Amino acid sequence: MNKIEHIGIAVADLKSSGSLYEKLLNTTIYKLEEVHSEGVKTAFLQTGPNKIELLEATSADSPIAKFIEKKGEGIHHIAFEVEDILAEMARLKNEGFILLSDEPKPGADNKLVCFVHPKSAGGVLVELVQSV
Ligand SMILES: CC[C@H](C(=O)O)C(=O)SCCNC(=O)CCNC(=O)[C@H](O)C(C)(C)COP(=O)(O)OP(=O)(O)OC[C@H]1O[C@@H](n2cnc3c(N)ncnc32)[C@H](O)[C@@H]1OP(=O)(O)O
Ligand SMILES: [Co+2]
Repeated sequence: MNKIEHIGIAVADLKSSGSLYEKLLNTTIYKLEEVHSEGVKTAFLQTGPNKIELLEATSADSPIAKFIEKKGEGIHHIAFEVEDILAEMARLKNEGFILLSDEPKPGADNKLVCFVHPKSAGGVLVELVQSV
């Protein structure tokens, strides 16, 4: 795990939350992207070396919709940058962590991603991110 690649924040409305975070961080959204496979549309903001990913659900069965229904808006996951996602997945599996997919899957912002179940990561949804 090299560094925190982004913090994922679940929001009910990308447009209004996007404006809020632009004001808060004194920066502008640099990318809007829908990830159909995840049932999300995302907005990315960069502040210094840090990346914020705002996520709005695009369907009722989206993980984001379920999260907001249960916990309201807020921090959803922490994404860590990895050099070799397959090696990192094998290492974590070997260490007893629960991975939410057997293979990496396409993420937003030109990444390959995989998630670790929060139940095995101290209550935090962790995302592994490798640049494509
Ligand atoms: C890939 C595009 C983009 C990118 O960066 O490139 C993204 O980041 S997409 C982000 C959205 N996609 C995902 O989150 C995929 C991984 N998530 C999942 O597979 C599910 O959300 C899962 C398995 C974490 C939970 O789904 P489930 O159907 O089991 O929902 P429950 O509400 O029943 O949750 C079970 C249990 O886990 C707790 N939980 C759920 N979400 C989170 C979370 N984000 N952080 C911490 N804990 C979470 C939930 O509270 C339940 O615990 P319990 O004690 O039973 O209440
Ligand atoms: Co993410």
